Amino acid sequence: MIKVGVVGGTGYTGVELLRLLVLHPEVELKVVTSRSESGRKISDLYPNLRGHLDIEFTEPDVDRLAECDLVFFATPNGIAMKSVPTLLEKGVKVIDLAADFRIKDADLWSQWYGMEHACPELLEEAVYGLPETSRAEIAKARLVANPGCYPTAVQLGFLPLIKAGLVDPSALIADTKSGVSGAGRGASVATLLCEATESMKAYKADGHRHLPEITQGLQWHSEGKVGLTFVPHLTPMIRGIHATLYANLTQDVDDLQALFEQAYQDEPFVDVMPAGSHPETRSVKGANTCRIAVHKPQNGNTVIILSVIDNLVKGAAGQAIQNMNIMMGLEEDAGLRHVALLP
Ligand SMILES: NC(=O)C1=CN([C@@H]2O[C@H](COP(=O)(O)OP(=O)(O)OC[C@H]3O[C@@H](n4cnc5c(N)ncnc54)[C@H](OP(=O)(O)O)[C@@H]3O)[C@@H](O)[C@H]2O)C=CC1
Ligand SMILES: CC(=O)N[C@@H](CCC(=O)OP(=O)(O)O)C(=O)O
Repeated sequence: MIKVGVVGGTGYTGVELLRLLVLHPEVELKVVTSRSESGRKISDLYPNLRGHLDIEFTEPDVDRLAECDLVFFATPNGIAMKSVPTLLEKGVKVIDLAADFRIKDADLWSQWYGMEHACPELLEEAVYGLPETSRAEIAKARLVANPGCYPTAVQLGFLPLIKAGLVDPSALIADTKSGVSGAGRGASVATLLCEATESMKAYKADGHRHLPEITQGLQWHSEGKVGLTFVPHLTPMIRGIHATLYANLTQDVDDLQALFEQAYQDEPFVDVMPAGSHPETRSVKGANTCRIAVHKPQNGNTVIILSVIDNLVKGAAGQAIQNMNIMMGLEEDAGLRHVALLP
């Protein structure tokens, strides 16, 4: 059994990790931290875990975490980087669900995240944990940067076209919608029921911190320079990301559907739907799946890709467990064989 720690076990991605990990056949949860709930039985705060997890939250103490084989950080940005060097020195593998190790350029990271990086020397070693592009590197990694939720949906949608060099990479558009759990469990006016329901709004249209992450990831696979317009929206649902992606073809393509089907034919967690489909966020709710559909309206030059994920699963905790499975040499889908909840 692999001894696992979760830092930030009270947050939405933290408790999603717990929900999935308690049923993982190869995992023993050793340490789950929370500063605010330290000493409290986890299943008292989250009764869905009653009968599955019998330990208490503890303070985030590096020496205790060092008793684990692998530690997940489900904490705000800028927290993992303070403890990662010590944990790696002690032989512990780390998966950070936050953004501390996602951007390779430390100055660019500081510009978007508003703080100095605590261990820029680890940025090169850290592997960006999108299994569909980096499985071999993840398998050898000590430190994995789990991708952001929007970046997962957007990159998985654009990548087959970018890799094949079929679209103009300088004029990509990602129009994305997120459920409110994307903002985390912390109290804020914007996520109050009365503020977030029966209404919808764009935010950070002039620059969201996922823009450099998505651009970096697409650029790794593009010959030409990537230019992306990225507009996130907050929508009145709890879970889900819906990305509507636009790209302009630079050449005639016989069969875009076949291109996408071939690109993902061996991927356990990417489902290319039949031509003409419109994937719904509820079709991936609770599941580690990205569902994609491709459209070419009026047989014109513009390709539209529709890409949906559950922000807490393929966009965070599920993808993190997929990365753990790869890092630890387990079946990639161990503990992740969930079918989405309907309705
Ligand atoms: N929500 C989502 O859909 C997604 C989130 N992410 C990223 O995952 C991370 C966690 O997100 P989310 O679960 O939504 O966040 P939450 O705000 O819901 O939870 C944050 C957790 O971190 C703990 N924490 C806060 N500050 C510290 C600290 N200084 N030291 C140790 N623990 C701390 C909190 O517990 P306590 O204060 O009790 O210690 C809490 O358990 C974030 O970086 C987020 O950007 C990534 C993809 C999707
Ligand atoms: C709806 C909402 O507020 N979503 C969050 C993004 C989700 C997230 O947690 O960001 P990381 O992937 O970088 O960790 C936001 O826009 O800030």
